[in-house]
Amino acid sequence: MGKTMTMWIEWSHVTKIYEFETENKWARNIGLLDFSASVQSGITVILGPRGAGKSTLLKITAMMMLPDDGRVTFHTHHQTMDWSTGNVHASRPEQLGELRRKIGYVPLVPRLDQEMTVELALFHLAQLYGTPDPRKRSCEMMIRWGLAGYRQTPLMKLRGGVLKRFLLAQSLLLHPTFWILDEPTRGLDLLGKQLLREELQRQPKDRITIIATHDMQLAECADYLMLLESGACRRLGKKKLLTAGVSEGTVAAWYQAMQVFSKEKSSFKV
Ligand SMILES: Nc1ncnc2c1ncn2[C@@H]1O[C@H](COP(=O)(O)OP(=O)(O)OP(=O)(O)O)[C@@H](O)[C@H]1O
Repeated sequence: MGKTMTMWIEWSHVTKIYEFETENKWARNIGLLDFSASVQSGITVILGPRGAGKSTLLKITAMMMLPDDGRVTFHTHHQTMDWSTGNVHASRPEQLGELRRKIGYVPLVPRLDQEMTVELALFHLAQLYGTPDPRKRSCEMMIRWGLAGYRQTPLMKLRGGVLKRFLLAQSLLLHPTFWILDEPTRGLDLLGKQLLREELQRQPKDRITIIATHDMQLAECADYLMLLESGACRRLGKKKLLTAGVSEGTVAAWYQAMQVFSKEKSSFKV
């Protein structure tokens, strides 16, 4: 992508290999393999088959996981900050804390295990990250995401659409510069889908939003599309340009065309 942009995230040679024991042997799965790409302000939707590495990429970008190799660089108007194994050792902890506060993350989790209530959890998070007037902000988010009726519910009791709305609310508490969403519509109810759509439509001009999804309706909100396969970036570009090349002009049609192309490529023998 061009260098005229003022805010962007750049992944350089990011690699993550999962090693695990199975039947008394060590096995390895590729999470990401030498992944390099960059995205700028706007909404980037990441598509790819199951196991392509979407969640791994999002976890690393949300600073929930360190890459084995490579780095993620966050460029804002004023600063450039790196997330890499080397940087964890080299940085002052407050620098990484400052970067963490700029990131809102919606993980793909079936449930939470905390006993804290919805109201207290949102207030605590707002306070912990130094939000001005944490009481007001946490109440605003509770009302905005239709959680007022669940204010006294412990997080561990939240399920389905309500859990997802809580995760969305907490991810937006700090007005994130980088908003990272893993399958946000999976399990989300109608109210949540409507609120998510509204949030995406009025997102601040500078915000970098990255969404991994299999939901082709949601994918239509993209400014940019990324296709991830086997831990690497296969395609990245403006949605308008990529979908203009397929007859229906939709993301679903483009994705299908890319999959057919992939299958043909892998069956082609030299
Ligand atoms: N904790 C783990 N231990 C071992 N392997 C893992 C672990 N987490 C992910 N993997 C493997 O890493 C690869 C990438 O997984 P990842 O969850 O990032 O893919 P994904 O594109 O998000 O898949 P999906 O669309 O199914 O959510 C897969 O082969 C997966 O099985």
